[in-house]
Amino acid sequence: MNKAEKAYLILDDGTIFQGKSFGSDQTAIGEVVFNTGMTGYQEVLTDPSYCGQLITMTYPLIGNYGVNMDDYEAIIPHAFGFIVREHSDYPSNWRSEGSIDQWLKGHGIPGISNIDTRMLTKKIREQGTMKGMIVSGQKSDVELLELLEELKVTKDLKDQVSRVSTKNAFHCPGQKHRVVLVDYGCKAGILRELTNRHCDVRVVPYDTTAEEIIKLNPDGILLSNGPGDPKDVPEALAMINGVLGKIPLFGICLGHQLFALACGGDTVKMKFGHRGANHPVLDIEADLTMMTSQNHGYAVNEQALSGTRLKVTHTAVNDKTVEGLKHLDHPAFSVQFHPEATPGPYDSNELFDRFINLMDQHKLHITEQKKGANQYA
Ligand SMILES: NC(=O)CC[C@H](N)C(=O)O
Repeated sequence: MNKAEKAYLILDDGTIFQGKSFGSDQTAIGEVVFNTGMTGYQEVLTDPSYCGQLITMTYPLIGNYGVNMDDYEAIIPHAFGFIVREHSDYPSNWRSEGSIDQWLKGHGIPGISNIDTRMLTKKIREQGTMKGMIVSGQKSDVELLELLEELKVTKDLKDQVSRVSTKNAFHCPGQKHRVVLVDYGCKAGILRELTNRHCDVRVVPYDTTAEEIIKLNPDGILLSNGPGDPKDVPEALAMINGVLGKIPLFGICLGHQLFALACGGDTVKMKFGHRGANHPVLDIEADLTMMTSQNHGYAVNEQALSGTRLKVTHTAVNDKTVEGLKHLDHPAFSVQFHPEATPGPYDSNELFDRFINLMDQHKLHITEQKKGANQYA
């Protein structure tokens, strides 16, 4: 390993890993999280929910099928850094259009390889997610200690949603249901599921108000996924309360957490979160377990739901955390996992059809609803 290729991963508990630099040689600080998916690294790196994070893949060989023009969840990668055991410089796949190294270089995102990702993952599982820094180039012990000090005093990011949300509203025309998609850091997969169902989609910035949304006269509102702590997006709560009961709502991941907060619930930070493509979830009503794609570090606190009109519809099989909610009085539901998959299994894809049905049902029964009949409980 020559000097220029050296890189370090510094954790704020004082652990220093030595590895090899790939991608950009810029320094990055972020929350170190692990993802257990065996494939899907391009979707993971471009998912805006990872903004502010340094992602460790537990699968040991990354990059072997390259990167392509189709598997983007956003135009650019939003993760702050990438940590792997080994990366492949010679991708081999008919869809490949370049190597992960070149691609990360092009986007200014640092990677570090030759890391004992098993040890790192165990550490995160035991101690919880922690702040880390990827820095490249040969460093002396004194320099490394200085960097550790710098890392320790670096404040956590709070503005991830405003960084990744669209600045201007845009329109994807369609013939059927009119949907407003509130972009907290929306994955392309969600937009694709709506347009595949011929929805007419207006994508709006995260701070769009209820009045502005109601003016667009949508049949339904989808609250997207997004990065960071849901409590950092207070703008969303007034908007959700302003449309709840008037327009059917579907929340995904951050959208689910914001829906819970707006309805009087609470969220908590998890020790190390759920990130991967094979998280089993129980659909309580159907008594059915499905495999889901997940990426979250916060969860809805089940105890805090007792005073609300929210009902838990889904739970995580592994740790029993809340994975889905529905409102008992209004046409609104949400899930913590990703029915759009990308990457991951499509077991829960029918939730988009459920949203379409909810919009149809709301249109048909709007008169009865005005009379007071409760059809959503
Ligand atoms: N994918 C998401 O929307 C993640 C939601 C939130 N940022 C969390 O980590 O829990």
